[in-house]
Amino acid sequence: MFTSIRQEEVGLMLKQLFQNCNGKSVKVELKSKFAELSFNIMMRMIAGKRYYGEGAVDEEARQFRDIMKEVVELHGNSNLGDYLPVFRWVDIQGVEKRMVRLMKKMDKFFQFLVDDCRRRRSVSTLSSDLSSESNKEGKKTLIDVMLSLQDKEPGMHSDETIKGAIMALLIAGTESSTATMEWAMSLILNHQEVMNKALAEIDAHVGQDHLLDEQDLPKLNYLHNIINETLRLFPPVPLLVPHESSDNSIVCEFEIPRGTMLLVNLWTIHRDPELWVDSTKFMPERFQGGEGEGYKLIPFGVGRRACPGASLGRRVIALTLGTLIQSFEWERVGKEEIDMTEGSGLSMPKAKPLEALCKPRLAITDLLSKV
Ligand code: HEM
Repeated sequence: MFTSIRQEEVGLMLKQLFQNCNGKSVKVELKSKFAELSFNIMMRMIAGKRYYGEGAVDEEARQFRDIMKEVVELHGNSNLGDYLPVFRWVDIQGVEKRMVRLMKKMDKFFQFLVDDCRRRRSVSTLSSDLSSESNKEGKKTLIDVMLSLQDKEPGMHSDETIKGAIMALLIAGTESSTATMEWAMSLILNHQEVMNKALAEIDAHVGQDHLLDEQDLPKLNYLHNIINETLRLFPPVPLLVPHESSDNSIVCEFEIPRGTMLLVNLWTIHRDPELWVDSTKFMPERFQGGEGEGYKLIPFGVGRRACPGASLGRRVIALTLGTLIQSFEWERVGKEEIDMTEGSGLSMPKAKPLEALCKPRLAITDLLSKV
């Protein structure tokens, strides 16, 4: 249902890059491009709104951007009290106070989005234009759908639930995809042979007469292998989220009492030399031979609480990377390799935001100029 939104947003990012280049090779900072893309896609699906880039200049957009900037900053902070309970009662870093303040701002903003959608729906019902129970995108958004459910079962789908869903999607679904795209581009810039192979696959299966779209994705196995290999080496949720044992159990001879907080160190599993050949080497080809089978590669978790956004995330990442590789020639800014140091933060971001040189591919210039 939202394919056109994703493609439009990727198209707008290409257009901006193409215009910046003006036919030449120019330096771009990619982390913020990926972050803006992820937020725009998510907010258009949630509320039919776009808060970054061209046209997003009003007070509402500014407020959203300020709130999200603070969310990302706070995510990057560890709270001492989570690890050393002695600090819990003093909130020595003031993290909890900032979180409470931020939560209030976020709640007010999300309530505005819900009320705005509610008002639009009542106007469209009054004008008995039932088909326009959608926003100006002409599509029902997540909030539209949840408000329809609220009409049927108000107790089950309160405003609180809707705001919770908005927050979960924004927090779980943007940073993770942004980080994966940044790591993937960094890895292929350090491995030009991988970039060339991916480009050859795209030229062979997509061609040069249209920009890659979501329907092309199932044909691009090597591109998916690059994404799997990136998620193996740089999983954006390296410890999953904390789980709790619902009963006493024994795992690998360890007795785990009921109610224990359990963290799965998938970063270590993904780099375990007993499980992977040349475990720290970036080698997308390993997935051609089925090396990733079983429960060795679990970047989205497994079981009932595994990531419900896995296929959406994979789709956005593949569409973005594939189109960038198809449309531009990419190079490192200097001779030295891209620094792959991991920064701190919940989604294991790159310590230094990625910069690269980008130049429109001659064969695709015509297509790009029409975006
Ligand atoms: C590369 C992209 C992504 C990665 C690597 C990722 C990874 C994860 C992981 C590891 C978990 C925790 C699973 C567990 O503890 O067992 C999770 C949970 C979750 N993810 Fe994702 N995710 C990604 C994208 C997304 C997207 C795009 C969305 C939303 C549209 C999303 C929504 C969620 C939600 C709502 C949860 C909580 C599920 C629950 O607790 O039941 N994720 N994700």
